[in-house]
Amino acid sequence: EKVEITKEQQALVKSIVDAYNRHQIPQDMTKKLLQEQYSAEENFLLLTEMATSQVQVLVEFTKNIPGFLSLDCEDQIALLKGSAVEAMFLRSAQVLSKRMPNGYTEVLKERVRNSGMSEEFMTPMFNFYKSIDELQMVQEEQALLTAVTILTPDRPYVKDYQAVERLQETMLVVLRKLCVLQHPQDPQYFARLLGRLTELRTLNHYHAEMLTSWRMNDQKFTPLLCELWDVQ
Ligand SMILES: CC(C)c1onc(-c2c(Cl)cccc2Cl)c1COc1ccc(-c2ccc3[nH]c(C(=O)O)cc3c2)cc1
Repeated sequence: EKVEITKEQQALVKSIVDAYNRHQIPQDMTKKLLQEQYSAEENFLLLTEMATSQVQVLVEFTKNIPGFLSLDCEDQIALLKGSAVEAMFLRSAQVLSKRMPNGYTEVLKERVRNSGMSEEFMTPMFNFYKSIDELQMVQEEQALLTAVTILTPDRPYVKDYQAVERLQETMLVVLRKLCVLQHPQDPQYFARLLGRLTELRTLNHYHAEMLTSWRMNDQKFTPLLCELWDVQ
């Protein structure tokens, strides 16, 4: 059938993509990623700083998702806490799959590989990065998929499930249309995108296990990450 994006859906996409592009990690942070010397401790510290900066970027992006700020305040927090790791996987995946200049991608990968994370987490993580790379998403798809992830209603402690589900549904309807228009030769593309969301859930589980092992080794996090992940 003829797929049409309405005027209001176009406005929705524009506001989400603008927010997505406006909120980037500060340049000095990414410069540090390239310059600091290599050691497991230094790499872990850098990744902790990157994650902390990324959470702040994520909060700003989320506040620009139409309808998010009209949700119950406690539900807003529950959605951010429940989706942060998945959203950061998506963002770091999109960064890693871009052919960044000056070997940025390789540096980030190397630091993740040598930061004291266990192999059992590394393998699924880099498989995910590869599967995102293969999708070659356009920025509209990246931004909408991140919004869909944040607006997942079945996160712990969400009270008004329906309100979140309605918002997520609005995003999914637009995302599906975009996929049909963007990839006419691949009718399965939208389904493959949603399949990534399932893969993200399993990564959440691996990440929780990694957090536990880090806590055992008395690894230090920032106050923001401690609050986000209920550690220390
Ligand atoms: C606390 C640290 C060690 C940590 O724990 N889990 C993860 C962890 C790991 Cl590995 C993997 C996935 C998720 C988490 Cl949440 C991390 C490190 O998290 C990140 C590392 C890097 C980035 C990152 C790197 C480069 C970037 N460029 C841009 C940009 O906008 O240009 C954004 C961006 C983000 C985001 C999260």
